[in-house]
Amino acid sequence: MSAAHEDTSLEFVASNLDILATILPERLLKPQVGIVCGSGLSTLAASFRERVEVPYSSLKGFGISTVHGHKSALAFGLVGPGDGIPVVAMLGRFHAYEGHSLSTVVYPIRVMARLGVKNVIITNAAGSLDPALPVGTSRLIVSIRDHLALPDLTGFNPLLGPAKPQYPRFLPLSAAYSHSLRRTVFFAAHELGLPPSALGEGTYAWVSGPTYESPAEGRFLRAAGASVVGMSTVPEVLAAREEGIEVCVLSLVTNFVVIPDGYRSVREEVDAELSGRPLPPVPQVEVSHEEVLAIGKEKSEVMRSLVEKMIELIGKNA
Ligand SMILES: O=P(O)(O)O[C@@H]1C[C@H](O)[C@@H](CO)O1
Ligand SMILES: Nc1nc2[nH]cnc2c(=O)[nH]1
Repeated sequence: MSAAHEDTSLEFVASNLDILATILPERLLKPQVGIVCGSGLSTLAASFRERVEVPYSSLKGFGISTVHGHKSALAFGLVGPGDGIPVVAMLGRFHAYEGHSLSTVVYPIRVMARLGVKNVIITNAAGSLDPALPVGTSRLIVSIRDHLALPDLTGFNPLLGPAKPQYPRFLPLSAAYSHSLRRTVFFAAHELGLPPSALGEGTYAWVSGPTYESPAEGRFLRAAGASVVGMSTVPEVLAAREEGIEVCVLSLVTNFVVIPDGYRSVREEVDAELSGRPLPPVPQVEVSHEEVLAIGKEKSEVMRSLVEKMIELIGKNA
């Protein structure tokens, strides 16, 4: 896997704008809000009005998403009351673990920027590193306030490469996650009547995948301050910030990575058994992508109503 030293795809952006202009009606051509649909979350675009789907294969510079639960198309449409707000959603994203270069991973964000997107809502499915963020019960969605990206810190950063005059060379990340949009998430949840326990705040750890974390890796990320872990999102956040787009990230917590009391010495276990006082079994977790997709499907309605309400509030505040 190579980092994004050569970003040749940018030259295609202009032709994509021409292609889209021939497909889309005028009112859909200038989306204000972009959405990235995480694993199992393509239904976020299900209720767009006047929806037009454009397959990635009919555009230039796009890859094809190979992960189950990710389509490969942009969906354009209108959301919210009245005339509605024009939006665009990525139905399917690219992950570095699929073999895509990081410049391909972030390319759709760059296209969104050229279309005029000012705010992006990036969603993902993530594992919980925090026993206080229970899975499948109450606090299912985490509004991301910060990230921990070991790949970025160790030479696998999507912004590596020659300086480009249109972008800052040294992008600050101290306020990468828009304070204003983070407030909007909680106002939206309040307007929808979601219980306070349905929405948390936390730090997203980006790992390359495709393996899920070993218990020690989960504990390491937790000890380093992350609340959830996933295999996407951060490259898109960096590109969006470089493009001057305001960013909101919502993680759907689909599974546990770190389980309380998950570790026990086998020696202790055998000794207890030999002394006739066997210990109770230790709970085990083994995550699977099927489980991730199933939770995504089950909970996508909550995520969809939250995203739609946010778009409505963004429109009101514009
Ligand atoms: O695209 P996202 O980040 O939602 O997908 C997550 C991370 C992996 O791609 C996959 C693992 O189940 O789900
Ligand atoms: N890295 C990682 N990504 C995920 N996406 C959904 N669940 C997980 C997880 O447990 N770990």
